[in-house]
Amino acid sequence: MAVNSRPAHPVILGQNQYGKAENRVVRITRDGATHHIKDLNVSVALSGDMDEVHYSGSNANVLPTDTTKNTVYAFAKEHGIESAEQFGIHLARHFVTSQQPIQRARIRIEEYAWERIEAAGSGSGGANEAAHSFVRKGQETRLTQITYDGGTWEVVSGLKDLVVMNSTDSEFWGYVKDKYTTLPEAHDRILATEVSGRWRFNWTDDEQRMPDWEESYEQTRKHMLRAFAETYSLSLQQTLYQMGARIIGHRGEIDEVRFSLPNKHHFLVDLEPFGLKNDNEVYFAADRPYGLIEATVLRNGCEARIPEDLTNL
Ligand SMILES: O=c1[nH]c(=O)c2[nH]c(=O)[nH]c2[nH]1
Repeated sequence: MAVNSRPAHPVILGQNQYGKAENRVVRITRDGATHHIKDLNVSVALSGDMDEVHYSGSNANVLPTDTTKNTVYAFAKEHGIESAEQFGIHLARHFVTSQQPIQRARIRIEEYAWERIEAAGSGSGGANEAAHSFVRKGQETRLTQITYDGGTWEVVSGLKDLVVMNSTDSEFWGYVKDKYTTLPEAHDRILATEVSGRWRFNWTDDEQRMPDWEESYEQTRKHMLRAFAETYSLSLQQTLYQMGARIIGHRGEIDEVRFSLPNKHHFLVDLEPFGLKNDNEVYFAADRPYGLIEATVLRNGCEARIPEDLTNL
């Protein structure tokens, strides 16, 4: 028999930790019309005097993982997110100093960086940047498919994995409501998507002057991003059409554009239970399920040839 009161266990518990992993928190700071974003994936792992919950199931020392999640969101509101390090230090200190049984906190944070979308008319100085439109850092993948049957060429190019966000100028309301509809109407929401797009060139034979492919890609990407940034959006469908229409309108070498746009939902976190007001500042970035908005935008009179499912291209 062990000296302490607990009966000896034939099987001994080793290192253990628990907490809520991958809390996706987006914090918007509004400096007038200019918004700043911090986008983190925060994982909390706590350890300490946790033998009993494993051996007997007593939760007396257990701060729920749900509470650790709430703490992440409440701290984002109350203290802001100056840096991932500062935020992590703050959280770790809180868990260890406020809960007697917790002796160690490990906070892991991934940070997703965002750059402002360049606005129209900006020169090399970059002074002209969108106040609330962002593109996630880390390059997209550029794609192309060339088909040649000995007579006719078909070139379809595009991109995938280009993540963009507008932190305002997006609404969604006036939709059909049936007995299963619970979605509240939104008059100021975040609009974010991961663009997958393909565009078909009208260059089809060797007699025609070939487009400058590099220039075409840069300009198409630019027009697409500007349309995303500048459209006051009433739906992602409307934004999609504007992105395609702007490409068709500015790039004579392209006749058809198809987009597949997942609606990357950002839900306002309810901070009322902690006595905090969430003034469109702290969001939960959900990864699934997501709305998926897909459409082709065509030059009038042209044929639609890009397949419905872009993964087949
Ligand atoms: O832009 C949107 N389009 C929709 O069709 C839709 N449906 C939904 O629930 N949210 C949204 N947002």
